[in-house]
Amino acid sequence: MWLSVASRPLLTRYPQYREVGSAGFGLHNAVRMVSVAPGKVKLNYCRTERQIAAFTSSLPVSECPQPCDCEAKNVKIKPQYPHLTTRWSPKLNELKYSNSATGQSSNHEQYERSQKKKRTPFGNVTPVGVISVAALAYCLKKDSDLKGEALLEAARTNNVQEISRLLAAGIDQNIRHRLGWTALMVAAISRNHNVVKILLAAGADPNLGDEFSNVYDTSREKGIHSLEVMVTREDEFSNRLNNRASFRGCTALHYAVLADDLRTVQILLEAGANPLLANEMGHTPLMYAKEGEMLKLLKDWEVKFQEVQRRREAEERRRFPLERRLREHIIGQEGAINTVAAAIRRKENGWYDKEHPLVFLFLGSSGIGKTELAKQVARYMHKDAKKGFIRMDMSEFQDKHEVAKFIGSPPGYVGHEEGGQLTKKLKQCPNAVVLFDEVDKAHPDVLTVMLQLFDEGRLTDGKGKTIECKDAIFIMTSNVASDEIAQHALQLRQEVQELSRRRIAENLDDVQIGDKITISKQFKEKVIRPILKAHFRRDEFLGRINEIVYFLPFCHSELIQLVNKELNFWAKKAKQRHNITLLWDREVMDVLAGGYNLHYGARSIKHEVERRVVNQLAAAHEQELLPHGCTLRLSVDESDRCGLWGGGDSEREARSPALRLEIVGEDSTARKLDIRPPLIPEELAFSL
Ligand SMILES: Nc1ncnc2c1ncn2[C@@H]1O[C@H](COP(=O)(O)OP(=O)(O)OP(=O)(O)O)[C@@H](O)[C@H]1O
Repeated sequence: MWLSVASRPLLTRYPQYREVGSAGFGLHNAVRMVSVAPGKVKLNYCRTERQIAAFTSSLPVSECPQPCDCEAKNVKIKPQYPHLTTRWSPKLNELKYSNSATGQSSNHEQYERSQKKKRTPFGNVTPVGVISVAALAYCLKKDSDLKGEALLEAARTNNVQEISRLLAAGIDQNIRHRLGWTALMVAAISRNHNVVKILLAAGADPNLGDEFSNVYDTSREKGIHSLEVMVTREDEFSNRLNNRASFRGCTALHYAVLADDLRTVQILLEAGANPLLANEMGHTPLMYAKEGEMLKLLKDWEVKFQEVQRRREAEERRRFPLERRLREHIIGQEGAINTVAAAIRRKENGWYDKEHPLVFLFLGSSGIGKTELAKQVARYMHKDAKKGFIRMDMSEFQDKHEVAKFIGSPPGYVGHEEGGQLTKKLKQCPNAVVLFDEVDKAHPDVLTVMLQLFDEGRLTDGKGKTIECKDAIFIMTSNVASDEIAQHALQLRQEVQELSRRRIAENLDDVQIGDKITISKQFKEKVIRPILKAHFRRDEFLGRINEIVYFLPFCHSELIQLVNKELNFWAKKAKQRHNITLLWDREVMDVLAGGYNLHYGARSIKHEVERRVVNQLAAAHEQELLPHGCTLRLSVDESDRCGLWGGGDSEREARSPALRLEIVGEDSTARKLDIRPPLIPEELAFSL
């Protein structure tokens, strides 16, 4: 006699199995013990839905090879996990006997009774059509889930026929187990190279990474008891792996190497598996290979892949130059973008001094794109890897003793074990893009450490360990001389506009002078350098900077682009969150661009949009004036200059026309929304 242990929902799905007892198992569901009807079917120990489904589909009830008597008292437990049995087996038996002793009805009988009750003519008032559609959708989804589980199980058990059958039935070859792995990964760890071949031929992606990290993290993420996660991983993936190690990001190739299966490794590599892909721990498959043929094979393929990757990247750079990528995120700042992109191109193509890292100093006022450009460079160099961008706020290193915080304290000092903020991060990614924000605030001793870093391309931490970082890119930002730069840029712009006006007046052809201006060499040498020298007090520090990059205040057309970007951001939010379409007139952008403040840069535009547009939207929403799915138009109300929705806190505000929010009907007629302004404190007191 055999029995199955299944969770409660399964009993309702497979009513042919009769429950003979139940027990708390420590897993998230109460566990049911069910037996089959006498002489009908032989069941193995089943824990999951898939196991029952797979079993019942592979072994029809009528073909039971071992007819058996199904008395509860004859039930024997056949667990796969003896260490778990001690916890639940006594309880299970206890319940089994108490059930039979008291003559309690089984769950199956209760289920049957409840079903009969539901089938009474007047009991069910839900429309039949709705139920049928929902039931059909549920069944289709369940069916595909079950097939997915069956594919994973067939990959594990080397059931080639079943794999072919399921793939022919249209099941997704890249389907994932609910805990994160794919059939190809299961086949690879199980050394089933025939299954690997079939899956690859069917289009399985060899470069997908496992989403399973380790038992405890996965348990937390998925909200499943860690014991169940552990048992499932061992049962349905492999029981030869360390439970504590992290496997997130491991590809089928990682698993084939872990299983020490040379043949599968070869098949995967030939099918396009990338040996350079690292898992979450930063390990490539090569790092798990044993000495010998496998190691040699992987090394050869790594070299091949590096060459292909290098060629592909060079081609990509040609087709889509860095300047263009940066312009997608940065508005204006043409000079800065061109200078940075040119330096990076020199580096990428080997036209640079390999002994020194690349060092930039970004100068300009606040909110003008210095940090944003540094971020975009990091994104370009390191894709989206977080550790590829290190940001150090240098205002935290203003005192002499804070050098220790920067690179770590020497032995015997407090915090020696912790290490330094910079050294710790650089160790993780020695070729990172490092941003030293507000470098002018750093203590001179910190600057001395930075000089060593820029000069030698290496840094020694408090523990005496040296980190080589010649491939890193260092970007310092500073607001020093920002007023001078802004004034100079404004003056240049005025001159350009004046020239442009004159040419229009004189009717000359080339009136398209545009807004582009260039800071002169003379200004850099005569004005900026002396200010920097006075500030940093060291020629050698300035001498180690490859490029000083100037960020200029925005011109009108750039401000319009910034406003447009901001309004688009909110329009997207309005659509996503409330299904509201937000439109605006061109004049609205001019009015909002008027909120630009030289000292706050693009941040002042963000604030202006929030104060004058988003505040109105929020108030209208609160007052329930915005029907779901409506269309709103923002326009300028020249007749109203009171600036209710702008805060009215400045002269400019009082002069600036108000922005009106209208609701657009289906016939395209617009109706102004009557939004009540928030109560000011005096009104509040009066109303109370
Ligand atoms: N040129 C620009 N193009 C697009 N967005 C910009 C630009 N400049 C600034 N921003 C936006 O304004 C915000 C602040 O910009 P950023 O952090 O780059 O300023 P910053 O120049 O580094 O100023 P600070 O010296 O105050 O740090 C960011 O959200 C950024 O996206």
